[in-house]
Amino acid sequence: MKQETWSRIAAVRHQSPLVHSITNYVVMNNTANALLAAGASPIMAHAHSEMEDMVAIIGALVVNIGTLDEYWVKSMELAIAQATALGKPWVLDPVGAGATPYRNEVLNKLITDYKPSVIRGNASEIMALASMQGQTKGVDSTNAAEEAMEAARHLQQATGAVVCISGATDYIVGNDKLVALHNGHPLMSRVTGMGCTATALIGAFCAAHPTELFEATVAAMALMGVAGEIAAEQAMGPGTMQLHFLDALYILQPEDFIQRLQITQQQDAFSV
Ligand SMILES: Nc1ncnc2c1ncn2[C@@H]1O[C@H](COP(=O)(O)OP(=O)(O)O)[C@@H](O)[C@H]1O
Ligand SMILES: Cc1ncsc1CCOP(=O)(O)O
Ligand SMILES: [Mg+2]
Repeated sequence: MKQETWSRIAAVRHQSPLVHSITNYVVMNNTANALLAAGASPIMAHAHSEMEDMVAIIGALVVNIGTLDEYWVKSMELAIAQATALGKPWVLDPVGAGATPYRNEVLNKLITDYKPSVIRGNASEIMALASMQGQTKGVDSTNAAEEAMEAARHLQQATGAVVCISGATDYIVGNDKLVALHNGHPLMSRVTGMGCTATALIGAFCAAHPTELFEATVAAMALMGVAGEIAAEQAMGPGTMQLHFLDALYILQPEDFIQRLQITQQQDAFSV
């Protein structure tokens, strides 16, 4: 399992897949640099006139609603429609789900009209998305991790997407599959765009493994966690954390990765 996960990281380095992100202003630079450091190739574009042509040449599409507006939402729909028509994976980052009615309306439409291949969000975003898809049970519980797990299960079933809840432990939920990753460091949440970076890397891994989206998502999140942990050992605070994180993505070797990776899996997501 650990060796197989490393082989997916090596495949991204080897293939250097082109990842198209329609993402927010805050994280464009972080995520483009992280994709490059992991061996992938980033492109960011949102002009309506080039969406179809752009999606025709990419390996995967990442849609991040962080700083959405009406023009960009149309860009997202054009790009997603083309990705769907061409059978290319697209990954959704529902930044701020639940924060405003507009955000919720857009997310609900994207999820309902165009099924994402993978959804990655933090616990509260996954819970907000699940409630939009008809889940009403459990959303007010004080146990965030458990609640988000129920929500992720619901969301996975409602959409067919692989669902990743990120946090101190990352959970990846597929159809009857569940993996938990226990790497990472609290300092990661002190750097903006770490979640968006995780989603961008999932895009790269899905591009390199388009028929194994669950495993691709696990590998991307495993890389995030291990690189985050290594970076935190070197960092003095959030500023140097950002720099060391990029370096860790770039220099990571299989021995260190396999030694550090903390992964647990259950075949049946419904037994947790
Ligand atoms: N307390 C923590 N301990 C370990 N890793 C963390 C912690 N908080 C966040 N991470 C990691 O940081 C990355 C971003 O996750 P998260 O903070 O949940 O996303 P977002 O920025 O979208 O809220 C993930 O790779 C996650 O594993
Ligand atoms: C602060 C902020 N505001 C709109 S998008 C964004 C970045 C969010 O990035 P992440 O969820 O990865 O921390
Ligand atoms: Mg986020």
